[in-house]
Amino acid sequence: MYKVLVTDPLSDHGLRQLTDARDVEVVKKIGLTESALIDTIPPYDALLVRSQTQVNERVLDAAKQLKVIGRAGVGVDNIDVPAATERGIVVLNAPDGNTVSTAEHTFAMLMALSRNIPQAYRSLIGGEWNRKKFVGVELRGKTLGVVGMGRIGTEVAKRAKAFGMSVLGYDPFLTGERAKSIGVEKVDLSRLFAESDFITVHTPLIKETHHLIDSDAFAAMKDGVRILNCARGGIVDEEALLAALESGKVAGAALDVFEDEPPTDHPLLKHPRVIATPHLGASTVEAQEHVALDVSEEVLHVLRGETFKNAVNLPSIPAELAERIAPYQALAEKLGKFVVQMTEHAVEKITVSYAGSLNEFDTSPLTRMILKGALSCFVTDVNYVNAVALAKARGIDVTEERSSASRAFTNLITVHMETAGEELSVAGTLVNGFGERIVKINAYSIDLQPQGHLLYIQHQDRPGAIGRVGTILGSHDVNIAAMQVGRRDIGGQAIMVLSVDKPVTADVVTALETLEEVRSVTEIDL
Ligand SMILES: NC(=O)c1ccc[n+]([C@@H]2O[C@H](COP(=O)([O-])OP(=O)(O)OC[C@H]3O[C@@H](n4cnc5c(N)ncnc54)[C@H](O)[C@@H]3O)[C@@H](O)[C@H]2O)c1
Ligand SMILES: O=C(O)CC[C@@H](O)C(=O)O
Repeated sequence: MYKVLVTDPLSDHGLRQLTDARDVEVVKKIGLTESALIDTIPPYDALLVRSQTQVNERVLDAAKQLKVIGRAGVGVDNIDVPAATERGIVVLNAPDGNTVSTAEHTFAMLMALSRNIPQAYRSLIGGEWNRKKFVGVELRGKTLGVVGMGRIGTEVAKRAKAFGMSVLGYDPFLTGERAKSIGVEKVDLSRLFAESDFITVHTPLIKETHHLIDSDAFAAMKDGVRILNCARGGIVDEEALLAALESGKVAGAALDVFEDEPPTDHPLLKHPRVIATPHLGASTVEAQEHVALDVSEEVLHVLRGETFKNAVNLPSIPAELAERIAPYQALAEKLGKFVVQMTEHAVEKITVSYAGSLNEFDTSPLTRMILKGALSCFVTDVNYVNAVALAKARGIDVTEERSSASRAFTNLITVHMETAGEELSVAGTLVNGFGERIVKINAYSIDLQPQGHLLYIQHQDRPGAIGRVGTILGSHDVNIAAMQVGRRDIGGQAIMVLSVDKPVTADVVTALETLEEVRSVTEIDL
C-alpha cells in the first residue's frame, strides 16, 4: 500500500484517482508546521503540495520513504529540487492546469487597474458617491507589453488582442513566426519599456529575472505606465516600484505576488494606486481540479513504476542506454548552454550532428540534454523529460543528424543553432583521459574545457590585442584561469575564450568592448 500525504488544500475531486485507488492510502494534514511535517513524513511514499508547504532539506532528510513530491501548480520554488534530486526523489508539477485561470486573473487585474474598481468599491462602501475621483482609461488602442511569452503570457496576449490592444512581446524564446501567429509584435525589452501603456510580467523568478523591472527599467518606460505582476514576487523590484509610484512615473500597479508572502505591513499595500490580491492567480475551482487531477495521475504513475511526463528533475533513461550515454550527458548539456548564450536572439532551429562512435546508438537522450541545457538559461522547470516538448512549444525546430565527419575525433557532437539573423555552432568531444573539450566554435578550431565562467570575445587578430584584454581584466581584479584563441587567417577575425574565476560585472564588459579590436564580448556561464 502506497502512503500519500497531502499538506496543502487540494481539490477533493482532483484527488479522486488517488483516493479511489486500492493500492493507495491518502492522508490529509493541512497546514502542518515544519516540525510537525518532519514528525509526520517518515512513512510516506508521496507528498502532495501547493505553494504553502515548504519542502526543504530538513523535511527531505526526515522523508525516509519518499519517492515523489507532486506540486499541484507550476512554480516549484517551495521545494528544494536539487536536494530532492540528490535523494532520488522525483519532483512533479502540473504546468498546464492553471494557465488559463492565471491569465484570466491577470486580465481581471488589468481591467480593475484601468478602471480603479477596488478603490471605487472601497470608497462606495465607505459611504462616498465620488464619480470624478475614479475616472479610468480604456484598454482599446493601448499597448500591452508582455514580458515572458510562455503559457500564461501567451494567453494574456490573446485576450488583450480581443480587447483591441496592441501587444508587444519579449521573450528570449519567442520566434518571429510564433509571435505572428498570436498577433504579437516581437520586440526587445527596451522597445517594450518605451512603448507600452501597461506592462505585465510572466517569467519564472530566476537569476536573470530577479528585479528585471527595476529603477532603470522604470526610467525607460512611458510616463503613466501601469504595471502588473501575477507571476512571482521579486521580478518587479518592490522598492523601485514604490518610488516610481510616488514620483508619478507609474500610474498604477496590480500585484498578485510579493517578494515575501504573506506581505506584512507592506508600504505598497497602503498605496492608493496599488491594487492587490493574495496570490490568487491559480485559485479557481477549475484550475485546482485540473492541477490536482494532473498531479494525482502522475504521482500514481511514479508509485506504480509506470512512465510519467511532468518530472521537474528526473532524467529517466532506459538502463541499457543510460550506461552508454552517461559519459556524454554533461558535455551535451554544456554544449546546449554554451550555444544559446552566444546570442541574444530567439532560437529558431537547433540541429545536432553526431559523429564517430556516437553513431552507434540512440542519441535522442543526448539531444534532450542539449535542449535542457539551452532552455535552462530561460526556463526554470525544464528537465530531461520535458525539454523536447518545451522546445516545441516555443517553436524551436530540432533535428538530429548522423555524420561520418568526426574530424579525427573518436566522438563529436556539433550543435548548430539558427536565429532570425545568424547561424552559430559549437562542437565538443569526450577525450579519453582528458574529459570534455569544446573543439570548435563557429569556424574556429579551439581546445577548451567547458566549465565555470567564460568570456567569449570576438576580435580582430592584432599584436597586443590579447595583452590589452588581459590588462583590462587585471585592472578590474578578474583573474584569468585559462585562455584559448582561435583564428583562421593572420590578421583576420578571431576569437578568444577566457576562463575567469568569477562572473564579471557589466563595467568590465563595457571596458573590453571599448577596445578597438574587440567586436563583441559575451559572458557564458556553464
Ligand atoms: N499567480 C499565480 O498564482 C501563478 C499561477 C501559475 C503560474 N504562476 C507563475 O507565472 C509564471 C509564468 O508561468 P508559465 O506557466 O507561463 O511559465 P512558462 O515556463 O510557460 O513561461 C515562462 C516564460 O518566461 C520566459 N523567460 C525566461 N526568462 C526570461 C527573461 N529574462 N525575459 C523574458 N522572458 C523570459 C521563458 O522563455 C518562458 O517562455 C511563473 O513564474 C509561474 O510560477 C503564477
Ligand atoms: O498553488 C497556488 O495557488 C499557487 C500556484 C502558482 O503560484 C503556480 O506557480 O502554479
